[in-house]
Order: sequence, then C-alpha cells, then structure tokens
Amino acid sequence: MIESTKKPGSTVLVIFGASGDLSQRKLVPALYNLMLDSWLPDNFAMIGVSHHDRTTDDLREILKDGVSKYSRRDFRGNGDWERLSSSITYYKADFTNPESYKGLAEELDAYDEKWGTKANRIFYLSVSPQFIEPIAQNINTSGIANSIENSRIVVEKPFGRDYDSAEHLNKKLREHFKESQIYRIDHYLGKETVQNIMAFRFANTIFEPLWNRNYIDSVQITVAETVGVEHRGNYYDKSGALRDMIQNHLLQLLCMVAMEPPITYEADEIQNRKVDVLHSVRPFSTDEKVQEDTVRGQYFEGVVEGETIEGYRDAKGTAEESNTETYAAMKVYLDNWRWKDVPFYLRTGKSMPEKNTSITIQFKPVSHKLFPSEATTNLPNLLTINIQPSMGVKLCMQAKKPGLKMSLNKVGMTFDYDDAFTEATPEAYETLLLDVMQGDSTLFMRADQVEAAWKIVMPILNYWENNKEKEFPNYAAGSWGPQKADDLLERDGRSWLNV
Ligand SMILES: NC(=O)C1=CN([C@@H]2O[C@H](COP(=O)(O)OP(=O)(O)OC[C@H]3O[C@@H](n4cnc5c(N)ncnc54)[C@H](OP(=O)(O)O)[C@@H]3O)[C@@H](O)[C@H]2O)C=CC1
Ligand SMILES: O=C1O[C@H](COP(=O)(O)O)[C@@H](O)[C@H](O)[C@H]1O
Repeated sequence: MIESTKKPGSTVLVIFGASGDLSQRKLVPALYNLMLDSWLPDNFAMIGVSHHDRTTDDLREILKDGVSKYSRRDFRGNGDWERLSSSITYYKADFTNPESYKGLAEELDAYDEKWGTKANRIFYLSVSPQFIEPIAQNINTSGIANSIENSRIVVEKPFGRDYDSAEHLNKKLREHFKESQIYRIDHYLGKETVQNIMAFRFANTIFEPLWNRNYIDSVQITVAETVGVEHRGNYYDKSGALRDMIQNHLLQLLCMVAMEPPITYEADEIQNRKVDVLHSVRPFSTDEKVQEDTVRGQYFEGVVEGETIEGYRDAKGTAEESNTETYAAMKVYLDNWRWKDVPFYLRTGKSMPEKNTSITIQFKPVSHKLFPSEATTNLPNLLTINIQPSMGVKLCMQAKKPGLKMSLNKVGMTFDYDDAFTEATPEAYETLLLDVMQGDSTLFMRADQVEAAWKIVMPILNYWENNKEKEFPNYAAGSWGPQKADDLLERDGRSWLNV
C-alpha cells in the first residue's frame, strides 16, 4: 500500500485533450482543489496538449473558466488560480503525428533539468477512444516515458466498446507500458461513499457475519440520473446505458458489495477479489435468459423536476429511430458460496425523477413470526448505502410504537456524512489524480477486470443490437423507467425500493 499521507514527488502532468470538456469540468478543478489542500507536489507542472492554435494564456483562460464554474470550492480571485495557472503551459500537437512529440520531449527534459530530478511523468489521455492507441505508441517511440517507475499513462472511459476491442486495447497498451504503469479510470471508484463500502464492510464486526445468502434476501443497485442525454447525443447514441454505466460503474459497485474480504489493503489483492466477483456472475447464456432477466428503456418527453424534457430521439445527435437504451435493468446471480441464489437487481437510467445512487440490501424475514399480523408492518430490514447525492448509510428496522398495545412501526438508524464529519468531501477526480501521482492503483481498473466486465454484458449487447426494441420509446422522462422493469421484480415477489 502507498503511504497516502505523503505529498507526491516532482510531477509533470501531460493532459492530452486539455482544452476539452472533461479537462475543464473535472480534471483542472480537481487540480485546483488539490492545490488548495496542499496536495500538489512542490515541483508541479501541467502541459496541456491539443491541436488548435492557442497560446498558453488562451489555455489558461479556458481552464480558469472551467474552474470558476465547476470547482467544488468557490473560485477566489485572491491569487489562488494564478498559483496553479502559472504551472500550466500549452503545447500544440496533432496526437497522431510522431513529429509532434519531439518538442514535448524537450519540454519534459527541461523540467527535469530545472528541478534537478527525474520527475514523475503522467500522461493523461482525456481524448476520444480512437486516439488512445496512437498516443500510447507515440509516447513510447518518442521515448518520453522515461522510466517504468516514473511514467504512468491514464486512460479514460469508455475502455473499448465491446470485449474484443477492450482486449485489443489492453494488448496494445501493454506493448508500450507495463500493467503497473496503466491507470484505467472508473470515476465511481474515486467517490468517497464508494470507497466507504470497503470501510463499512471490513472495518466493522457487525455486518460481515450477516453478509451472505443466509441473511440476505436480495440486493438492489440503483444509479438514477435526472439529466437526459443533453449535448452528448453523438457519443451516447452509439453507446447506451449498458455500455455507458452498467459495464463499468454498476458492475464495480456490485464488486464492492459482493467481494470476499481481501487479506491486505493492496491494489492487486483488492482487484483479485473484485475479479472473482465478475467471474462468478452467472452468464446470460441464451437469448431467452437475456429476454427474461434484462429490461431496456428509452425515454420520451416528460417532466423532470418541474421541467419539460424533450424525448431522447429529439435530442441533438440521436437518430430518429434510435434503438439506443437510456435505461437498463437486470437481474444477476453470483454462482459462488456466499451468494448462491441471492438475486442482485441492477438498474440505471437517464431522465429519472430524482438523482439517486444507492445500494439496498434487503434482509430475509425473521424466521418465526411472533407478532400478530395486524401489529406488524411486515417490512424486512433494509440497509441502504447512499452514494449520492445524499451520502451515508441507513438501517431500517421495526420498533414498538409507543402506546398501550403492541404495534410495530418502521424506524431508521442513519449515518449521514454531513452530521458525522466536518471535513469537506473531495471530488472523485481529486482522489484519483492524487492516487496516480502517488503511484497507487487501488482505485483503478486492471486489464482483466475490464475484460471480465465486458464478458458479462456481451450477450445482452449482442441481443439488444440484433433485436430492435419495438416498444421504444417506452418510459416518460420523469418516471422510474419502463413497466417491464417493475415486472422483473414483481415476478420474484419483490419491488424496487425507491429509497
Ligand atoms: N466530458 C465528460 O464529462 C467525460 C468524458 N469522458 C471521456 O474523456 C475523454 C475526453 O472527453 P471530452 O473532454 O468530453 O472530449 P472533448 O471533445 O471535449 O475534447 C477533446 C480534446 O481533444 C483535442 N483533440 C481532438 N483531436 C485532436 C488531435 N487530432 N490532436 C490533438 N488534439 C486533439 C481537442 O482539442 P481542441 O480543443 O484543440 O480541438 C480537445 O482538447 C473521452 O474519452 C470521453 O469519453 C469520460 C467521462 C466523462
Ligand atoms: O461515466 C458517466 O457517468 C456520468 C454519471 O456520473 P456521476 O458521477 O454524475 O454519477 C453519466 O452521466 C455519464 O453518462 C457517464 O458517461
């Protein structure tokens, strides 16, 4: 495990695609907050690479705008931004042109010379997927990744668009970098409340003995977003909820909640336990299984949080007869000792009535009914891990309602981040960028993890692509998704717990 309280050593962060949306909305605001919290190395520089004619001042202005709009801390005009921006320079290059990398090499060497040390070189690929291969190759052939220990490459999602392309990309990356140098981002893993799942499960005595098929009836994982496809129609219409959310974020949440206890808090050990979960997912082995246990949806015009949202097919960049799902739900089983016959229900959707990312564990009913049925609400114990926007854990149980008769009522025990902690919550990208600088890959995706996750969704992707959904669009923006998603649970005598 990496010493997490230590400031990283001298670092040059090269962001390919520095003028793009991700860089403005997430990466540079994260650097800004790391700087304010004194986490940036004493010797730090950022080189922003993209292809339009720009000066360093132009890039700084673009990024300043991003920080002022998106930083979790208010933008303060007291010289803080200038402290960060003075370490940012612009480098104009065509990603695909090997010649462009010569000047970059000179700039990187100049920092080593100035600081009198071999600085960490982090190559952050905030670029469209088709550029990953040529950039990795050009970094390698130009020799700018100067050593295995000091050089790291960070790759954004989407990591491939199916199993074959992800496997190919892994192979190509490994032609140029060692696995220990490759940091595949899934920003959900950087979220404070997602990291807390490990603490919650493995730093407390009371939950783990119950965390299995003997006590748990079922698990629900929900990632509901109020936003629709917005300006990302071009990307999203070729992706859909299964690729965009389930293959990565939801399967990672599944891993966190279902994994066996790791022996040590080491990156490889934790990733091994997560891969075990993915390998244990019962395959969707036939088209009938896909039809039975999965549901897809696409929203039509509706009202979300009081605002009318146009239908998905009317959004810019989407096809008129688009077959792309904006909602996906499924039931999966894990064929292993701990979870045999416990269903895990996963769902995610855009244009839902509320933003809610949560995991709910439904416990089995008590083994013997002691109280007369009119006295009890018959509600099972529920443990909800709220990931966002509300952050915390809530346990629902039954208690005697005060009064002269024995009557039970549902009550809750709540741990809320806002009440429990005074510390601010860092954004996921702050955690992840700091981890890359410190060389800690615990919260990143290993090659086999990504491939195992693709393997799970491939039969669904194939079936959905080859069989157009005739009922699309099939849920109103602002509703909880298609009726069939409710039916999926109703068949099992359960229902979605919109808590
Ligand atoms: N935006 C987001 O919220 C999220 C994005 N991602 C992923 O991050 C990656 C980047 O996304 P995003 O920032 O939105 O993309 P953008 O399209 O906004 O930015 C692309 C960047 O690449 C540069 N660029 C494009 N072609 C070339 C080229 N041939 N040579 C040099 N520079 C080039 C552009 O430079 P210029 O300005 O000069 O044109 C720009 O800086 C994608 O893989 C995306 O899927 C992942 C999660 C969320
Ligand atoms: O990766 C993605 O995640 C966002 C949701 O992220 P969150 O941190 O706001 O929960 C999603 O909107 C986007 O479509 C997807 O590409």
